[in-house]
This record gives sequence, C-alpha cells and structure tokens, in this order.
Amino acid sequence: MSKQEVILCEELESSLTSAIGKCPHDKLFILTDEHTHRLCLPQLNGIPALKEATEIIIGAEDVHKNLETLASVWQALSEQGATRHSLLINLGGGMVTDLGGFAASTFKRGIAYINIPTTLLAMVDASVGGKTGINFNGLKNEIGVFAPAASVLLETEFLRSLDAHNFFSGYAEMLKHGLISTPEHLAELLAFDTEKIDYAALKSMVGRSVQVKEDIVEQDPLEHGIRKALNLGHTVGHAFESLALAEGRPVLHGYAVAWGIVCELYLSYIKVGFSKEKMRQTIQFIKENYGAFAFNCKQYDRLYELMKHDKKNSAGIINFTLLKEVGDISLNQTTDKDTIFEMFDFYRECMGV
Ligand SMILES: NC(=O)c1ccc[n+]([C@@H]2O[C@H](COP(=O)([O-])OP(=O)(O)OC[C@H]3O[C@@H](n4cnc5c(N)ncnc54)[C@H](O)[C@@H]3O)[C@@H](O)[C@H]2O)c1
Ligand SMILES: O=C(O)C(=O)C[C@@H](O)[C@H](O)[C@H](O)COP(=O)(O)O
Ligand SMILES: [Zn+2]
Repeated sequence: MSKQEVILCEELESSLTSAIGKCPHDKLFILTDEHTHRLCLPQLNGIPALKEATEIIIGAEDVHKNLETLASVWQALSEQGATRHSLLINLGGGMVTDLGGFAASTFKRGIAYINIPTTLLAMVDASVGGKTGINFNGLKNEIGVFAPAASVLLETEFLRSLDAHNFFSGYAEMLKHGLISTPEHLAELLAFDTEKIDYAALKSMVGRSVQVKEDIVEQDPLEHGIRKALNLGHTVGHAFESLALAEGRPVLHGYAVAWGIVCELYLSYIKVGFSKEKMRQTIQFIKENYGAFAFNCKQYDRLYELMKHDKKNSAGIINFTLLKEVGDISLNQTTDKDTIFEMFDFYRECMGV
C-alpha cells in the first residue's frame, strides 16, 4: 500500500491546489454530508481548483454510513459522468471519509480520492491510514477495503464550529493514541483545558496525535500485527456502539471507544499488569467528560456475541489489544467469558450504572 501524504495545513488553499495537481483527473467531485455542506464547503469558496467540482451530498451521522448511502454516491458518480480518471474529495468527518473513501475505491475498481477531514476524530484518526467502509448487518465497518487517500489535508480551523460532543468524541481517539504511545503524550492530553480550548495548542496536539497513527500504519498498513494497537478500546467499544444503534439510542464512535477503553484498561490491569494509578487517572477523565453507557447484566451475552465479530478475532477467539504500560502493547490477548463478564461488572460499578 502506498504511503499517503498527510499535511497539517498552514494554508488550505495552497495545500489543496497542490494535492489536486498531483492527481491528474478528468472530472472532480466533492462529497459532503448535509452539515459539512453548510458549515465547511463555504470555506472553500473561490478556490480556482474547485471551480468545476460537482457536489454530492449525503445524510449526516453514522446512521447513514450504510449500503443505501453508498449506493447513492455510486449512482451520483455514475450519472454525472465520473470515469476511472475522476477524482473525489471527501470533506467531512469520519463518516464521510470512511464512506467516500470506500465509494472511490470501488467505483470502476477504484478512483483517486483526497480527504479533507473536518472533525477532530477524522483529523487524528479516520481520514488517515486507508481503512474505508460502511456499517452492515448491525456491525461496525463490516464491509470495506484498505485504500489510502492520495492526500489528507488537516485544516484545524474547521474545528471551531464543532460541538462539544464531537470534540470529545475525537478526543477519545487522541487519548487512545496517548495510551499507546508515551506517558508524556498521555499526560498532556489529560491536562489539556477542554473547557477553554486553545486552538493553537490543539493544532500542535493534533499533529502529534496523527503522527502516532501514521507511524504505526507505515509499519503495518494492513493490520497483520502492530496496527492492532490502534484498535485499543474498540473490541468492547464497537460492541457498545452496535448495541446502542440496534436499541435506537446511537452513541458517538469516540464515546463508545472511551467506554471501551475503561473496560480494556481493566483487562490490561488484571491480565498484563497495567498500572492501577494510570488506569484510575484515565478512567477518572473519561467519567468526568463522557458520562457512561448504561446496560445491565441481561445484556452481557448480547455484548459478548457482538464482540465475536471483531476483526482482530481468529477461529472464534476474541482477541484484545491490551497494555502492559503506556506505550507497551500486548497484541492478541485472550480471556475467558467469565472474565469478560467480570470486566462488565467492573465497568458498571466504577461508572455508576
Ligand atoms: N477509518 C478509520 O480509521 C476510522 C477511525 C476512527 C473512526 N472511524 C469512523 O469515523 C466515524 C466517526 O467520525 P466522526 O466522529 O467524524 O463523525 P461524523 O462524520 O458523523 O461527524 C460528526 C458530526 O459532525 C458534523 N461535522 C463535521 N464537521 C463539522 C464541523 N467542522 N463543524 C460542525 N459540525 C461538523 C457532521 O456533519 C456530523 O453531524 C465512525 O463511523 C467511525 O467508525 C474510522
Ligand atoms: O486505523 C485503525 O487501524 C483503527 O483501528 C482506528 C480505529 O479508531 C477506527 O475506529 C477503525 O475504523 C476501526 O477499525 P475496525 O477494523 O475495528 O473496524
Ligand atoms: Zn475508532
């Protein structure tokens, strides 16, 4: 898989013009959701390289990251003259970059695409690394391909219109990057003033956070080994997210990941000796900023069944990514069902649900 260009922009117009210039194309498309069409696209007004771009607009949020929306993007490309030599720009959060990336990589067996992430989550995580796809059969990212964007352009000015929930959703993936990288990076994340955001400081932190992901993806783009580190919190987090969606009370991806981290730090503590104090500090931050996902012991089996669909699993065995210490990663960790249920008990007790 080719290494993708990730640019922390000083000036979006020049970075975008240069990125488009590197992708010779016959026709240009720009995909937004209904919110980024209203809030973000106007910020690209007047950029000459986008003058001829055809707009495609989809519904917002993860409920639209599905086959129907995907088909609507294929349909728009097909009906509006896209060829194998066309170029798609995805302007939006992770829902747009995941679905748009998948649409581009499958349309006529693959056209080039550029990501311009507009949420914190998409800047530090979703737009980078080539995982594209949609939710299917009640499961997160069940269908998709690895196909990196030609370029990823990070313009943190877009974050000024993001609401607090989506800020914290992205921040959970940053916490994950802190946990899998260094105690210093984790400490700066836990200490950051999230109530009064210093956008210049946030921009620097976004740069450090996305670098954690880029370094890992470069070593293992197709997730045969170390890339599973980026899935910390997701074995349980995706099960929470799928359950919430099925019960008609969807939660933001990053919130599910934060709650998944609570569970998987507990497993890290009991199975591979993660520090109790670091676990306590991280859980405290999550409790204060994310609240809790409520479930009861009658739902343990359902969550367990959902976890059986995790992509890190093999031969019916649930594999976790755990931590011995901050930055010291233990891949492919297994445990019995009783311990998984004990982990749910721990979560409910410490989160007060
Ligand atoms: N491919 C990957 O590696 C990867 C990594 C992490 C998450 N994901 C996926 O990413 C998705 C979540 O992404 P997300 O959190 O960006 O959600 P999202 O794309 O649904 O965006 C959240 C909301 O914010 C709005 N929005 C976007 N930019 C905005 C802005 N600048 N100002 C105001 N509102 C704005 C969107 O319209 C939407 O309503 C999930 O589907 C998750 O599975 C993928
Ligand atoms: O890039 C990766 O690798 C990740 O695991 C990043 C995750 O934050 C992200 O949510 C990803 O989409 C999860 O992938 P999945 O393979 O577990 O569906
Ligand atoms: Zn994630």
